[in-house]
Amino acid sequence: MSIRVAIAGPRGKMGAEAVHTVMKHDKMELVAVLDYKEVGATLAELDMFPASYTAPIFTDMHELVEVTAPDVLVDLTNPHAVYQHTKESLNLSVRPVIGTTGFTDAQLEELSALAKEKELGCIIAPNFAIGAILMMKFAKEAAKYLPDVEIIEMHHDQKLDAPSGTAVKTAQMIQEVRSQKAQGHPEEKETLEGARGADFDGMRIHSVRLPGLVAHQQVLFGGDGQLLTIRHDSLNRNSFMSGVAFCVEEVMKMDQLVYGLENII
Ligand SMILES: NC(=O)c1ccc[n+]([C@@H]2O[C@H](COP(=O)([O-])OP(=O)(O)OC[C@H]3O[C@@H](n4cnc5c(N)ncnc54)[C@H](O)[C@@H]3O)[C@@H](O)[C@H]2O)c1
Ligand SMILES: O=C(O)C1=N[C@H](C(=O)O)CCC1
Repeated sequence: MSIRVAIAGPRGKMGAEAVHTVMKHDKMELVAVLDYKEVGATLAELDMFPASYTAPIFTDMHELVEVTAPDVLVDLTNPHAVYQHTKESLNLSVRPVIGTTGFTDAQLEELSALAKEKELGCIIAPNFAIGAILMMKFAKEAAKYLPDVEIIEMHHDQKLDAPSGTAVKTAQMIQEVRSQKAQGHPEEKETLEGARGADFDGMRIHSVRLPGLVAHQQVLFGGDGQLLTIRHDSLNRNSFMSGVAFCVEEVMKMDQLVYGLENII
């Protein structure tokens, strides 16, 4: 039986790719999409999709669920909308697969408790690309031996959140194994605010935003007379799509929230 999928943010860069991915998948059916404004009755009315894409467009999640009964909601919207979408989806017994970044720790905790209470699978994946997951796992391993680390994440200039969800997740994974330390000179002073980047438990995170970039990250480790750089580049958004499809299938087998694909691959 096919998995009934709804996608929030279908006109976005990621959402549009996800629409094509689900439409091409032989075990999935795109039953609806969620937009935030009236843009037509079905995807076929939008210039960007072919006439065969007949999934209806809703602006209200309750109505979407009532009319089309999806199993999974894939959210690729923005940091302002995603928390509410995830909560509503769980409350309506639809399993969320969330690619949107920008959650606070408190929001993640609350959603985790809600998923547990509802006994529903929920995946929050700051990065769907397998190479990025490996980069984070390798960085966690390296940090056991080289605790001086700085993260440089580089994204396109339309990105709303900084640092990226991937950079935060990388820092959290490193934090699990790294003995706490403040890096750099104890008396260092910024003569221009922000010059040393964001401070995550003593680690520094630097965010670059430029047109032409997609999603890139370097994790730099310094040691005596040596430097280790672990780097990942997403060159297009297709790099994320096998991860999206994997999550839609996996979330159907789960009964709790998982934050990060490294926990299920
Ligand atoms: N997890 C990953 O691997 C991964 C990869 C790329 C991007 N992202 C994240 O996915 C999100 C989307 O990225 P993008 O580059 O596609 O952005 P985008 O700006 O191109 O698309 C976002 C879309 O969401 C729509 N939207 C905004 N508010 C909405 C709402 N309330 N309801 C429904 N739709 C709404 C917008 O109209 C837009 O079409 C971002 O948070 C980004 O960080 C995650
Ligand atoms: O394009 C974006 O925005 C991306 N966001 C994610 C993040 O914040 O880590 C993943 C990579 C692309």
